[in-house]
Amino acid sequence: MSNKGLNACYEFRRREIRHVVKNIHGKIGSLINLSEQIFLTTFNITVNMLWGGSLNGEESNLLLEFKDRFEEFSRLMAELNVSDMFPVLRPFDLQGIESKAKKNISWFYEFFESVIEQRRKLGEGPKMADSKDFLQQLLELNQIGDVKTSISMKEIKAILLSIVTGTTDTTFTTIEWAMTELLRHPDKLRRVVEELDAIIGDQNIVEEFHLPRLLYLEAVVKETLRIHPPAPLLMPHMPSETIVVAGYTIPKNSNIFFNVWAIQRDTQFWEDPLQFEPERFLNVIEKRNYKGNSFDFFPFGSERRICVGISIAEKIVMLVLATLLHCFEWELPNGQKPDVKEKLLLVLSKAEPLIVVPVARSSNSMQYQ
Ligand code: HEM
Repeated sequence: MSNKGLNACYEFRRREIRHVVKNIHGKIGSLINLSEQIFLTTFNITVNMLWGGSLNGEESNLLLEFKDRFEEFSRLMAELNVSDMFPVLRPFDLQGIESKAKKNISWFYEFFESVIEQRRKLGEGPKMADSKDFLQQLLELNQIGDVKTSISMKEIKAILLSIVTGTTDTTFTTIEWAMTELLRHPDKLRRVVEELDAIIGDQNIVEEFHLPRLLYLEAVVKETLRIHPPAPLLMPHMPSETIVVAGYTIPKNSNIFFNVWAIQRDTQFWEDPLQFEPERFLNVIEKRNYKGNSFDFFPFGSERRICVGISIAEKIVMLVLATLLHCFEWELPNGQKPDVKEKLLLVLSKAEPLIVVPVARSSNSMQYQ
């Protein structure tokens, strides 16, 4: 999505953020599963931008089913499959991984079919400033007679699935880890809140135009992506020719994984690498950006296959985090620190959900009602 398109759908992001603040506000003082709230928000922001819809209220059961199915699908994708080692066994699907994955994909595709059907009945759908939403653009590509540029309905569903999953899970897990690290490091949390109070104040809500001025929060997000990169091995890469790199021969068509998780924790590049220290990004902002031009920090990959969603990811992560921290203080049950146990499915996420008690920063959170 172009910058113009991204800005055009800001209203959708804003609406979802207000919705989550209202939701959490209703639970002040009680234990909540913050991970679930963050997932709900990132999912709804994504689908809002794609087709102007969201799943709230009674429909949130459907959202939770989506989350469960997606988790199962991720687990299946991450499971060791003997057919990958012995392709001759593939037709037998000995562990049933392929058939279970296909069942999940059918469920996702049926879900998208109902969204498309609804769109067909309603016409063009909500307008974002002067541009059409993403689903409308895909449907128009489907109508084109030219075989070279036209896309099939199956391709539309596959694109929707990869964007919903690629956006929701990566941004969700980044926000969850950032909140976890801040709750483990009260001094860093205090610095974020001081910055928010200085730049946003208590009479305004966080808006996207504030984000470029939140330099400490940006450093927090970078430090989170350094220690907890959502895609720790990036995507598999495959050279089209045999090449020699640093004296090692890499045969054509081999599967190559870059262990960015290990590189970003390597003492050769990082002092005290296991320490959560956002300050390290304040001094070298020019060098350590998301462009993948520094091979000690590249959570979005690099070069030709670099993530295409960097700008949108930055906006979602910063906006949600800034809002959660501007509106509420967060207490932990029995004063315990949240743990940092990881689980690797399609993304590297927190093994246990973040369970916390929201406390209103009164004047701030009222601005969002
Ligand atoms: C914090 C959030 C995100 C992280 C950490 C992340 C990370 C990555 C990584 C590591 C890759 C593979 C790069 C490589 O192997 O060299 C990738 C690819 C991709 N990402 Fe993201 N991503 C994020 C958010 C998003 C969002 C919001 C979108 C939605 C538009 C998106 C869409 C994609 C697509 C389409 C690709 C495949 C690009 C290609 O193969 O050419 N990502 N991402």
